[in-house]
Amino acid sequence: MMFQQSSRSLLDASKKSSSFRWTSSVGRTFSSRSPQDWVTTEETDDPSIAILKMNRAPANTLSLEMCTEISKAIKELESNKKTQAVILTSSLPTIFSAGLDLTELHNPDKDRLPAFWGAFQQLYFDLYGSRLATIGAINGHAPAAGCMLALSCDYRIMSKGNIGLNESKLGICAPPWLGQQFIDTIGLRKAELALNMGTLFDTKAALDIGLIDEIVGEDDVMDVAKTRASQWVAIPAPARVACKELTRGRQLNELKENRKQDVDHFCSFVNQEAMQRNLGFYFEQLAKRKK
Ligand SMILES: CCCC/C=C\CC(=O)SCCNC(=O)CCNC(=O)[C@H](O)C(C)(C)COP(=O)(O)OP(=O)(O)OC[C@H]1O[C@@H](n2cnc3c(N)ncnc32)[C@H](O)[C@@H]1OP(=O)(O)O
Repeated sequence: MMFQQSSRSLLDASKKSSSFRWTSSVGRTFSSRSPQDWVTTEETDDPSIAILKMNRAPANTLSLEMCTEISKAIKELESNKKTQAVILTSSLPTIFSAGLDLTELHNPDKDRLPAFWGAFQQLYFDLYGSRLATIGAINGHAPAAGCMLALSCDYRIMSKGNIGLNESKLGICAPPWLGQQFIDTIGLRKAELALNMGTLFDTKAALDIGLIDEIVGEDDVMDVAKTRASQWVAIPAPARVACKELTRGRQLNELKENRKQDVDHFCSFVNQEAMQRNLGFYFEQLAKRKK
C-alpha cells in the first residue's frame, strides 16, 4: 500500500483536524454464488492495465464478504509489479453498486457489525489509497457506498444511472470520511446541498457538478476506460503515487488514526431504535417501488 512509508508526517498533519461525528438516527442476502465469484479480475491486451468487475447480482451491494473480496482483488493486482492501472466496473446491466448491503444494517448481528464496518473502511483504504491508477467505469446506478467506490477512483467515466450520496433519504448520514471525499470532489456548498437533500445525480448533472469526469456511450465504456487508463499509466508511477498521496494522504491517515472510534460510532448509531425503524421503512419502500 502506497501510504505506509510516509504516513508519519501525514499523520502529524492530520491530528489537528480529527473530529469524528455522527449526526442522525434510522432483508437478506441475494447472490446464490459464492463470494469468490462476486469479484473477477481480467487482463487486457496491455499488461499494465487490469479490469476488476463486480459481479454480485442483483445489485453489487457491499456486504462484509463483498468488501473483503474487492479489497483482496486490489491487493492481488497491486502485488503484480507490471500492473499499473485498474478499471473498476460492474458486470450487471444497470447497476454499478447499490451501496452498502442494507441487510448488514437492518436487525444486525451485533458481533458481525463491527467487522462489517471494518471491512468497509478497509475497502476505502485499499481503493482510495491504491498505488494503481484507478479508473471508475461507472456503467449504472452508484448511490451511497456505490458512490464511495466511484469517488475512490482517480478518474470517473459514466454511461448511465444515478450517482450521489443519498443517505439522508434513509434517515442516516454518510460517515465523515465519505462526506469529506464528496466535499473534496465537488466543493463544500454543492456537497452541503446534495448531502442534506440526498440528491442522486443523472450523468449530465453529475458531470456539471464535477462528480464524474466524463460521460460515455454505453457501448464505449470499456474502450474509453482503457484509453484513460493508458493515459494515467503514461505518467511516471512515482509522480502519480506522490500526487495521490498529496491529495488523499491526510484523509486516509485521519481515518487510520480514528478507525476504532469510527467503528464504535457506526455501531452505536446503527443500533439505535429509530435508525432501525427508518431502515425497515426504507426496505419496504424499495420492495413497493418494484411492485
Ligand atoms: C450508517 C452510515 C452508513 C453510511 C454509508 C453508506 C450507506 C449506504 O450505502 S446505504 C445503501 C444505500 N443504497 C440505496 O439507497 C440504493 C437502494 N437501491 C435502489 O435504489 C435501487 O435498487 C437501484 C436504483 C440501485 C436499482 O434499481 P432497480 O434496477 O430497479 O433494482 P431493484 O430496486 O429491483 O433492486 C434489485 C434487488 O436488490 C435489492 N437492493 C437494492 N439495493 C439494495 C441495498 N443497498 N441493500 C440490499 N438490497 C438492495 C432490492 O431490494 C432488490 O431486491 P429483490 O426485490 O429481492 O429483487
